[in-house]
Amino acid sequence: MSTKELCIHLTELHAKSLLNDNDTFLFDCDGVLWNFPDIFTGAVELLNYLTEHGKRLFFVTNNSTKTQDDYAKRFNDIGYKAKPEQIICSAWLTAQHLKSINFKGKCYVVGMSSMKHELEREGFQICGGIGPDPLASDANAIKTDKLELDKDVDCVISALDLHISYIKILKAATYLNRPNVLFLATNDDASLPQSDEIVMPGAGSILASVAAASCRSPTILGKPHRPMFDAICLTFPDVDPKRTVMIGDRVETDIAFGNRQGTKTLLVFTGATSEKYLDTLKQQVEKHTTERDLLPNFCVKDVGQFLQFLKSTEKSTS
Ligand SMILES: O=C(O)[C@H](O)[C@H](O)COP(=O)(O)O
Ligand SMILES: [Mg+2]
Repeated sequence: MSTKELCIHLTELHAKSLLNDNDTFLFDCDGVLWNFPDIFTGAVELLNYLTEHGKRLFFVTNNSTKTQDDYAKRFNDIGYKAKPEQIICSAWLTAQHLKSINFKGKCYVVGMSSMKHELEREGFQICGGIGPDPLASDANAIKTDKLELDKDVDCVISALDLHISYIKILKAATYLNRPNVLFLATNDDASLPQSDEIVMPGAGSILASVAAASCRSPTILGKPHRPMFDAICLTFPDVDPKRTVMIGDRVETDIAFGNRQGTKTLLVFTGATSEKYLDTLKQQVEKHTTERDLLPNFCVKDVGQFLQFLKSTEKSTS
């Protein structure tokens, strides 16, 4: 497919064919539906519109700071009746992955309490790394046996951790110094899509510290990697990638994820990817200096404009 057939600015006609030719819509969350805590205009209405038109919706989020139930509650609070099985969040996915490999050990998790909740809900043992480390402000801790390292740790999991500290990176890297210890990461997003003034380091920033210190590379479970799609197909085996649309804001995760699974892809400009950056990427693909799977089939200003196109085609055909 030539780049001329990619990054097409969505029109009413394209919106109509996306609606008529597809049964399943996969939505990324941060940067597509909201920039926490602000919900984008038209986001909830779009979810209800697609549901009312018989479409199946799933929410595939790399965000590891909330549980499946947290997301289901949030969706219900904002006016969309989501069921937990529609929510494929990276904390829940990590627990499913450990189940799928029949993991039996103990985990040191660098992350938020949502990780502890989802892992313990499936019966996995956690030994620290959640919340502020009591030794974080003790400069002498690293020279003493205060570290209380657990000899039974078999897995280190790196997630988004707003309480990250030198001591946590030290503990994670020390555990990973044991060759048999499994190294997992929820995702490697560089940042959280936020307003221009500030840059909020994402899970990828935390992961980079742990990976550098340990000289180890993790298995990354979130987008653009396949496990999220596998998790959907496990419960809904009739989901057909050819009749599925992935809607995202970050080309390196969401769009690459959709392209690799063979879905159609729609990029919105309310999150991590600007129109200017997309144009640069397109030129790089034409010069074969970057991967084609970063380019979306379609792009649109925001989910509100996608909804507007869908509704206007309804008027023109009624
Ligand atoms: O981990 C991160 O950096 C953030 O959670 C990031 O925002 C991913 O969330 P998503 O866009 O996949 O909902
Ligand atoms: Mg996003």
